[in-house]
Amino acid sequence: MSNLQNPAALNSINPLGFWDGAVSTLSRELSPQQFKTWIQPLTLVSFDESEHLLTIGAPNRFKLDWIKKTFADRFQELASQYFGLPINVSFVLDLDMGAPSVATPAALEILVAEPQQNSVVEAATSLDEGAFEIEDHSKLNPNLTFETFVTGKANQLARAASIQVAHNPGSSYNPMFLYGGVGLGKTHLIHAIGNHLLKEKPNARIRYIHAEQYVSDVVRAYQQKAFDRFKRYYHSLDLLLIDDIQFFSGKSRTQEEFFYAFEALLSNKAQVIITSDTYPKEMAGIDDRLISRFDSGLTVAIEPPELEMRVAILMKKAISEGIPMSEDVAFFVAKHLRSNVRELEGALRKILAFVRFHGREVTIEVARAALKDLLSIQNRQISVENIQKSVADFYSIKVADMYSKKRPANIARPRQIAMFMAKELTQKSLPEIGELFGGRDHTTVLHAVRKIAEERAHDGQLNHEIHVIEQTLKA
Ligand SMILES: Nc1ncnc2c1ncn2[C@@H]1O[C@H](COP(=O)(O)OP(=O)(O)OP(=O)(O)O)[C@@H](O)[C@H]1O
Repeated sequence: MSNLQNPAALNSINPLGFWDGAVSTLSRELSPQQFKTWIQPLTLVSFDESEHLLTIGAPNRFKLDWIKKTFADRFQELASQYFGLPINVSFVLDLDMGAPSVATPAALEILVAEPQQNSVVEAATSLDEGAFEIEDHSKLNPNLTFETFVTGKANQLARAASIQVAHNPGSSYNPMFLYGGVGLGKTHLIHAIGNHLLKEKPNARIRYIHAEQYVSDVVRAYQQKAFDRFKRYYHSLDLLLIDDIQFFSGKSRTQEEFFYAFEALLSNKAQVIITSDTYPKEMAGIDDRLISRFDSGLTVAIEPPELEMRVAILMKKAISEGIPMSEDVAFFVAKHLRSNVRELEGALRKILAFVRFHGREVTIEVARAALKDLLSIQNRQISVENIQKSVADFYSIKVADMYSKKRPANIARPRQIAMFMAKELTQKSLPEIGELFGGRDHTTVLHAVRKIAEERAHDGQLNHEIHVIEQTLKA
């Protein structure tokens, strides 16, 4: 439809249309985990029609490097296809979101000035050991601090533990294992710890690394027979922050290397902080001895944000973008988007892009229009039947048990959870839900909804399970 043959026609194209199309194409091409990790956090920063240049923003340096390396060609292809002309795609660090006043230009300068060092081993082979000095290569994003982290019930424990570790690295909780669903602030918190320590001790040797990057470093070290350097570097850190360790699943050589690094660091009283999408014992494809190490310090969950916190996050981030959002608009968005902070940020970006492109004020109508696709996807996907199926899968029971009269606890409880989720996530009334659960009375549904809501408020494990099920519903 937009196969344009001349540059003038480019003007008639809305780059947001390209962006939505590209994102949805990639969501089909990649696994849900890859999509969430790499593509969802990206933003369309600008489109320069005269230069045929599309600029895409990544939220941190690691993601920026990885996207450039892995997805640049694909974006170029999609853009050229969409616009019908060769389009150049460039990638920048998008430091605007979430942390306005902190050194955006400086950070961009560092980015431009810094040679491309996609991995430690690459750096080790091309530069002398001095190149691993902490300030340049900690890979910390200076914007992710405790100050820019909005606190609420869902993350207060995780935040308190992180502050404690930031003040006493290596001595209080070691390792610290932070787990929770995607986009809930794990990466943010561990950067905050690193940034705090860096401020207190500018010479501390700190390194943030995404697990996927660590895996490719191991591969490279293996290929280049550079394990000595690799070990010397990792074993001598003061603080190692390793993100999304579930990516180690099934990678036994990486796990072995990490095991040695872990042991060396702990015996040096260096702090290790790990994040994952699930708690240690639930991790698949990870060696038992690593799992028991992960669980030997402090394991703390980060929960999905509650409504008020989602509102606070939206309002804070909107102000930092220079386009304040009223409380009623923030409530409207927060009520519809419940799963995680990254999703909220994505929604906010869409609203702000819409407002800028169309020169409108931020109103509920504008938010509804800007989020049209997002909202319809949510509404389409979440039906009581989907909930029953996802809950049954999660607890390994039969879908038929959702409507059966059986009452053993291993069936009754998932059924109550499914009823609770049906009330939370759909527009159905209590009698309608009762009907869909094998003709149960509405008071039975009400009882289940109240019971699970109450338990969820103080049972972190249950809250986590519900969140995981919600994620599968939206995947
Ligand atoms: N409480 C919060 N206050 C402010 N910003 C937040 C908060 N929680 C998350 N964010 C922001 O939401 C985005 C997603 O958070 P983050 O990358 O830390 O998620 P994550 O839990 O590491 O997810 P993943 O498992 O996908 O890596 C980031 O831009 C982060 O700054």
